[in-house]
Amino acid sequence: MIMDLIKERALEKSPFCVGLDLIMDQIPTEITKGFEKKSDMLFAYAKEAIDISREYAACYKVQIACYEAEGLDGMKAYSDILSYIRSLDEIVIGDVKRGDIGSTAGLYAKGHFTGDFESDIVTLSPYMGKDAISPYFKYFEKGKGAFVLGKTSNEGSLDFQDLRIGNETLYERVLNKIKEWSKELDVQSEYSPIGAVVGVNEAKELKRLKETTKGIYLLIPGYGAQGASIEDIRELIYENKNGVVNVSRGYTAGLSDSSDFRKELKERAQRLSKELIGCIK
Ligand SMILES: O=C(O)c1cc(=O)[nH]c(=O)n1[C@@H]1O[C@H](COP(=O)(O)O)[C@@H](O)[C@H]1O
Repeated sequence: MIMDLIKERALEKSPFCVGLDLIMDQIPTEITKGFEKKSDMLFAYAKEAIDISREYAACYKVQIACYEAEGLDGMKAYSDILSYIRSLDEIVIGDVKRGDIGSTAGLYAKGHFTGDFESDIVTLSPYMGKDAISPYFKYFEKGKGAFVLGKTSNEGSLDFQDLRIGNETLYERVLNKIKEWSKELDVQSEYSPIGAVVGVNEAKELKRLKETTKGIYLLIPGYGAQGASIEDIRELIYENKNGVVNVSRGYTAGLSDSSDFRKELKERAQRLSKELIGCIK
């Protein structure tokens, strides 16, 4: 199953999930000067970032917002980037953060697990409950998966996710629901295809979080630009080796405009994977 495959790649290479949040005005001129269309510039930059990080990364996460913001041209790049990653037999997460009533959730599932925008895993919001998530289940039988937002990395995660319901917080309720839904799937592997997004930035009780997330495979955001600490991430996943760590801006933003950007990407990928491998090994 897909989460076991990510775990395998994380142990083999490192738990670095390369975040492809590519912004037009951050693309080095060295690349943009060679193309006229935005879609070609975005794809060419993504290809460099992918090719350079392949030997170090467990998987890739492509943030749809960056491409949606550029209209049809951007969405062409989104589609090309997903298929390029899949053609390399690497794992790609479509960071689409969907969550809607059953009938439309089914269409989102079709839209992001088949066709032009096919990815291996999508990110989902649990706010609308089980019928916003269950339409994705039939694709899980075909090897797809989802990371459901549990505890997010932003400050606003305190607004709702930390609210107490009896003796648990709302995000703990979500994490426990993920375990419940996972039991309903006929999972033959170590990890269910339903994973969780869990950040450590605003998480105060790491020991408790580690206990609640035991048995769930995690996508951990917030390292790099958002300041999550490596010690906290290590505390969360060292024992169970159950997570990958996304770094987006810390890998692709703010590079040189000259051809030096390739050297910088390589150095960043090497450094990040070295730092992150210490979280599981
Ligand atoms: O789902 C995510 O990936 C995500 C969850 C979360 O809690 N916080 C978070 O920053 N992210 C994503 O991580 C990316 C930002 O990563 P950095 O640039 O490394 O901070 C964006 O694509 C966010 O949508």
